[in-house]
Amino acid sequence: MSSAVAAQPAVSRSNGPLRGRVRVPGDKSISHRSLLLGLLAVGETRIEGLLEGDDVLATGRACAALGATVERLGAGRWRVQGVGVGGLKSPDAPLDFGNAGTGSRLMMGVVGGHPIQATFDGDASLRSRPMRRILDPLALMGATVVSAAEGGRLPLTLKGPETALPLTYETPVPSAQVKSAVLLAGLNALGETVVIEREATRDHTERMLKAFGAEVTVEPHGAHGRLVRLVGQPELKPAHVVVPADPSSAAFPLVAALIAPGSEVTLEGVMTNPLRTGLVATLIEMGADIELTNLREEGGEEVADLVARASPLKGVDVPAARAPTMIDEYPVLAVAAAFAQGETRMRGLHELTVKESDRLAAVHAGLIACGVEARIEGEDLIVVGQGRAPGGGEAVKTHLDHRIAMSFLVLGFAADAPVAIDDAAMIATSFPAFVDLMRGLGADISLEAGA
Ligand SMILES: O=C(O)C1=C[C@@H](OP(=O)(O)O)[C@@H](O)[C@H](O)C1
Ligand SMILES: C=C(OP(=O)(O)O)C(=O)O
Repeated sequence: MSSAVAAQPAVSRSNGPLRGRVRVPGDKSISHRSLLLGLLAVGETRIEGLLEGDDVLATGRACAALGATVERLGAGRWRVQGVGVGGLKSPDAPLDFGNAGTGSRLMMGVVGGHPIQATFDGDASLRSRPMRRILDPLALMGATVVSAAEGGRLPLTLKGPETALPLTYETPVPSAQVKSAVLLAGLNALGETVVIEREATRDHTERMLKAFGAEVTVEPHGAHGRLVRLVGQPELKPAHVVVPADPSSAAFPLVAALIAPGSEVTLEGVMTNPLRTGLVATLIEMGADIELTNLREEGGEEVADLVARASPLKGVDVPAARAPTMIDEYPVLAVAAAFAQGETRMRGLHELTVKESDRLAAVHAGLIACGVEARIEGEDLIVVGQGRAPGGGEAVKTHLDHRIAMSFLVLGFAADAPVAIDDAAMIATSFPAFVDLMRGLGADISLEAGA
């Protein structure tokens, strides 16, 4: 298991308007997938704009342990010499995924489709997260769980079958990680693997598999769902991956600009894949002044420059069906909702309870600590916006969760009194440049001496 990183308390405070033009780092989902597909292609994959956060670096090390040569050529520029579908070896040591759900779960798909064995481990947060959602379909494809902690959790050892069976699988929860794990296992199955999802989730795996030469088709399914078919045992060809800026990271300076009076911030080249834009749609409904300019395509994804200006916001009702398109953005949406006038109800947040922390509980507790009225009703979070937030309470508990840490630092940029968080260290998992980038826009964040 990864050794615990020392906690890094931090404080943010209001410091006038935020202004400037920045590019947030590469998308985390696409970064993980570019390394994994690089491993599974035969030959040299080049990646530009890879997110060099701890989560993605752990995936890079795991790909190397399964036989790829993974090299850093410069800032965000990486080369992966892949061994091809069917060409993987069992790693010599446990794979340590740190805090990364995506890296560990997608790699379980890769291992579960190959005649190899690997042990997966991670930090206390990752050890607490459910893995049965991945292990169940992999078992149907022939994989065996050699050992696991209680409830099928990490640390666990997974053994893939001699020949993976193709599977038709309807995902029981809306999860791109489950869908992707089944498709990645299906790469080494004889025949066609089909994944059906009732609610469409981010489609980066499907798009990238096509770009690497796999035969993949996607059809609509039901009112909001999709059916994905993959033909097994392709020879994947290496690709040149250009990683667009991560909309889930852009969410933090975006909301900061909306709530800090007088701000105007431009975020360059942010991915606008419609399965990732639920937050922007919701903020616009709340009255946010967000302009999408310079719409273009980069690396097979739509991107735009987003211009966000401080705006009066109003409370809205966010339907549960929108959750898959903004699943990681609820913590920072809750912060925006605190500065709105009126109630914002975010519906159907059950999946938030199984992220790096129980985000439903952590966001609620953090808002209360900052003097914001909020309540949980069933699976809904209700924030009673007063157009301001007092701040100045006890340090917000972040529970090893990078998005809780960044969200409450953002709240502090516009609160009446400074906002303290107990630990900013996990921000390095997804957005290592966060503090510097926000300071560059004029934000006041201080890192305090550890406890
Ligand atoms: O596939 C991915 O890259 C991700 C899928 C989502 O998780 P779920 O599949 O659990 O919803 C999201 O929360 C995570 O940050 C990244
Ligand atoms: C849920 C997240 O990531 P993961 O599942 O990869 O840990 C996230 O980044 O918010």
